Amino acid sequence: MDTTQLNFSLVKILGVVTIFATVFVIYQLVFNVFFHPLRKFPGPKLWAASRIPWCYHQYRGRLHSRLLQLHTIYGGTVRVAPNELSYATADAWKTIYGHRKDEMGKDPIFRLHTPTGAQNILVADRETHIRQRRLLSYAFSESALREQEPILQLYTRKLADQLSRECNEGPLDIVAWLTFASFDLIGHMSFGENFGCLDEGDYAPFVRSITAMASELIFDQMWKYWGVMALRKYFTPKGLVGQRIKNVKTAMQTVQRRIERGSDHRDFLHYILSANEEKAMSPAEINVNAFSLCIAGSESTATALSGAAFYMLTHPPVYRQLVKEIREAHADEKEITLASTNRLEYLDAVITETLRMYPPVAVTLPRRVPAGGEVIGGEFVPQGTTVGVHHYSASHSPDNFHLPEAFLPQRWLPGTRDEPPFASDKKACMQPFSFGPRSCLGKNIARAEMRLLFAWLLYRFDWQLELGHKEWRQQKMQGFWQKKPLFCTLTPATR
Ligand code: HEM
Repeated sequence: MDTTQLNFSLVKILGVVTIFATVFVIYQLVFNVFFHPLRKFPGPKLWAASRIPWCYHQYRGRLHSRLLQLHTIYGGTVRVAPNELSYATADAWKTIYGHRKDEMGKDPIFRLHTPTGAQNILVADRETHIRQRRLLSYAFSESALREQEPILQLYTRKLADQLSRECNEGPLDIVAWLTFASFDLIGHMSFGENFGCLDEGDYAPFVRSITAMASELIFDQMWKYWGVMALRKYFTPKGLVGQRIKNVKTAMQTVQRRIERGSDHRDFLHYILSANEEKAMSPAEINVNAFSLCIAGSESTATALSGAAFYMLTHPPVYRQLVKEIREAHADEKEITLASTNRLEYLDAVITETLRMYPPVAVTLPRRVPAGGEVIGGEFVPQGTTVGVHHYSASHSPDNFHLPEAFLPQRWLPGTRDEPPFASDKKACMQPFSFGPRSCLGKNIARAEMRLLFAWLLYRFDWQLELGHKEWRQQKMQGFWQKKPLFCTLTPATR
C-alpha cells in the first residue's frame, strides 16, 4: 500500500468515525428531549438535551441567577439537565432531604473523596454518617455552646481590638476582617490553633486557598459529568489543581500537634476525643473530620457576616434600628454575651434576612432518587434521577416571597412575620442550613457567632460605607461566592 492509499484509508476511517459519532450525538439529543423518562418535566429544551448549558453557566459563575430565571419562568420544578430536576419548593425540601427509610443519597458526582480514603461527615455513607453525627453532635449541643463561649468571646474581642487600631488608618475592608475572625475562630475550634489572620491582618495561605478549592471542586464535578476526569489537569485553571490535597495534609499535621499537646479549651477535638472507645472515631476519621469542620464552618460564616455587613450598610434605617437595639440592651461591652445577644430580635431578623438574600451555600446539594423512584411535588420521578432544591432560587423565587429582591428584616420579626404582606411568604422554602439528617450541625454556633460579633462591633463603632460599593453583590458563584472587598469607615461610637 503506497502513502496515497494509506492516507485515503485513514481519511475513510476518520470519516466513518465522525459520521457514527455525529449520529450518536444526534440520537442522544433527540432521545433526551423526546423519549427520556423526564421528558414531561418543564424546562428549556436545550437544557433537557444536554448538560452543556448547565456547565456553561456554572463555568461563568452565573448558574445561580440563570436557575432562578428558569424557576421564575417554569415554576417550582425545572428539568435543568438530561438527568437532573431542580426544585424550589418546601415540599421538595422535605421529600428529598428529610428523614426517610431509604435515604436519598448524595449524588456520587458531587461526593468528594478524602486523600486518605477515610470518610468525613459530609460524604459518609449512611451508617458511618449516623455514627459520626451522633459523636459530633456533643460538640454542637446547647451545653457545649455555653462551654465554648470563652473562645467565641476571645476572637470577637480580638477582632474589635484590631479594628480599633486599624480604623485610625482610614477605610478598611470589612469582608477581609470578618473573614480573618471567622477563620481564626473555627481554626482554633477545629485544630486547636488559629491561622494567625487577625494577628497579621492578612489572609493565611490556607484561608486564601479556600475559594480556590471550592472552584476546583466545581470543575471536578463538571469533568465527572462528562466522564473525562483525566482531562481535568489540562483545563482546570493553574493553581487550583491539588490545592485541596495540600490543605488536608497541612490540617492533618495541625490536628496531630493538637492531640499531642492536649488543651484546656472546649474545642471540637475535646468532644471528639472524649468519646469512649466503642463510639470513638479512628485517627484517620478524626483528621478528615477536623478538616471538614473547618471548611464547613469558616467560609460559610465569613460569607454570612460579610453579607450582613453589606445589607446593613446599604439600608440606613436597618443600620439605625440595629444600633439602637444593641446599644439600648447593653450598658457596657462586658455585658455582651451569648445570652444577652440571644434576646436581640431585630439582630436575629437581620441575620435571617441576610441568609435568605445571600445564602452562603447558594448551590443545589444534589441527591439521587433511590430504587423504586419517588413522588416529589406530586410527580413521579424515576430512580437514578439527580434531584435537589436550588437554595438560591428557593429563597429568591417570587412564588415563595413577597418582594423577594428587597432586604426586609421585618418579614422575620415576631410582630410582623405573620401579618400581611409577609403572612403569605413560604418561609419553609428557605433552608440556608439545609434540612433533615444531614443538615448543618453548626447552625447554632454560626448564628451565635454572628450575633456576638455584630453586637460587639456595632456597640463599639459607628460604621459608614465608602462610596462605590453598592454593586458589591454582583458576584460570581463558584461553590462559594467570589466576594470582593467592601470598604467602610469605622469610628468610635458616639452615644
Ligand atoms: C452561616 C453559616 C453556615 C451555613 C450557611 C451552613 C450551611 C450548611 C449546609 C447547607 C450544610 C449541608 C451540606 C450538605 O448537605 O452537603 C451544612 C453541613 C454542615 N455544617 Fe454548616 N453551615 C454554616 C456554618 C457552620 C459552622 C460554623 C459549622 C461548625 C463547624 C458547620 C458545620 C457543619 C457540619 C459538620 C455539616 C455536616 C452535617 C452532616 O452532614 O451531618 N456549619 N452546613
